Amino acid sequence: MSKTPVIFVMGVSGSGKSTIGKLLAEKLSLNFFDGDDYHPKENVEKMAKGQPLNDEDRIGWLEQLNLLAKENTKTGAIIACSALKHQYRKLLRKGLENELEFVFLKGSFDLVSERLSKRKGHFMPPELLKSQFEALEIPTAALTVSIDQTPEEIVESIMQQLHLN
Ligand SMILES: Nc1ncnc2c1ncn2[C@@H]1O[C@H](COP(=O)(O)OP(=O)(O)OP(=O)(O)O)[C@@H](O)[C@H]1O
Ligand SMILES: O=C(O)[C@H](O)[C@@H](O)[C@H](O)[C@H](O)CO
Repeated sequence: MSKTPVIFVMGVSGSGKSTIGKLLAEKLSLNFFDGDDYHPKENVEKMAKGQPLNDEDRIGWLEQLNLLAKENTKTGAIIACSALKHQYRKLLRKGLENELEFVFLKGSFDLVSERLSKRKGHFMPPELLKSQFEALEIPTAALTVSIDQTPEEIVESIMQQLHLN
């Protein structure tokens, strides 16, 4: 890879996008952006009420994250975003064909569920996890990393596989 790319860290709620994204950004001295901070208020309220987002709810949000990625191609950046479906990743990639990497945090329902049950102070209710797995279309073009490891091991594996260390 010729330069540091914009990396989308993707996966279901609770798969570790924020944890891994922040640590990866720290190691690479890049800015970290949490996609959750870009959801419109209506989306956050909907999820907090226990209702899953639909395609329509997510489109504007994904377009914003595509713009954010475009603004950061010169320096590189890490962006956490669920990016659950193929069509969402296509939208995130629009106009950025060779400048993006997707890293998929892969884990079982049981493992993510256990981690979410212990997480405090987050708007996303653990009951929505089933709908997250239902929406998830496993990416074929993403670097896939098992979350059944420590955050340090996961970040090390990502950096090695993307030749960033
Ligand atoms: N590799 C790991 N090992 C152990 N615990 C982890 C690991 N990764 C994340 N966690 C813990 O699991 C919980 C979920 O992680 P995190 O909040 O980073 O997920 P997320 O994908 O960003 O979730 P959301 O999309 O809902 O914001 C947190 O409590 C976090 O501390
Ligand atoms: O596409 C989605 O349904 C959302 O992005 C969710 O994944 C949440 O924002 C996030 O995971 C919050 O916990």
